Amino acid sequence: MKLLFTKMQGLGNDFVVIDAINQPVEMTPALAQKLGDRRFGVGCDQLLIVERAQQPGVDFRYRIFNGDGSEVEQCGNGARCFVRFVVDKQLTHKTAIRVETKSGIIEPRLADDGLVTVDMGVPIFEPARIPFSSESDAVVQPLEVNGERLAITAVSMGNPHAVQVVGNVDSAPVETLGPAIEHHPRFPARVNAGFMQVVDEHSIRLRVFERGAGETLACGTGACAAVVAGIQRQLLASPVRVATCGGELSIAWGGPGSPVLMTGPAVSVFEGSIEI
Ligand SMILES: N[C@H](CCC[C@H](N)C(=O)O)C(=O)O
Repeated sequence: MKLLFTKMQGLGNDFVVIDAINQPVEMTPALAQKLGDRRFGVGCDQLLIVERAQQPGVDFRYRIFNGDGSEVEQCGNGARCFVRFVVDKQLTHKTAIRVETKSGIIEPRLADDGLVTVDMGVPIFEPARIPFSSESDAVVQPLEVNGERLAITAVSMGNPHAVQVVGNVDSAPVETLGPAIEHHPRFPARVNAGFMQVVDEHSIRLRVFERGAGETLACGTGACAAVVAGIQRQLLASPVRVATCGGELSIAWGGPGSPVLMTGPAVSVFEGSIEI
């Protein structure tokens, strides 16, 4: 079968986007891994699958697979590309849509300047819901990694994040600490590892070693998690500019119980097809 796809990117976090409404395709972890392979497939950090909504009051269903084939709950940069895709493909005439994901409903909105704002929902701090094995719900918690005692903030944006503050993201040991944090036994579903440098109370630099994908040029949910962690640690004040390796996101959050709003670009790179 010939599968049509669109290659997209949000700040260099790259995606293979597939319309599974108008194509008879059932995504599986094995197929996702094959398509995500940068040598033997198309290559991407994540695959985004566009499906019909399964519940009333929602426009689409959005499934997300990491390049390693794991299906996950949420993807921030992907959410911006999702709305760009369904508008460009005329799958909707709306520019503000409600999208069902594994972790709940998100609301991306395409603006006239091409930027996309997404209501990413309310962050979750309860350890059991992250999930993170901890007797405490303190904002900063110790995590023993490779003989080091790190100070992390565990938070879920629908997907799990462990955020730490570093002096300089350029010299942060992302390549070594990232995988060790991702697979830490206290994160039973694995975790995305964020390394945040505070520039001032409205500006950070961020690198993220993503669960199931490795370090990416940008991570939207990681940016949301870092800003939330920084505000909870009283290091940041909303809104916050997040400088990633791939470009800048703007994140706003009104505090516990409020949704996180993320704004940034979404770009279509090329159309393609592949035999599956
Ligand atoms: N690797 C993430 C999914 C993609 C998140 C990221 N690409 C974003 O923009 O939020 C996870 O396993 O939870």
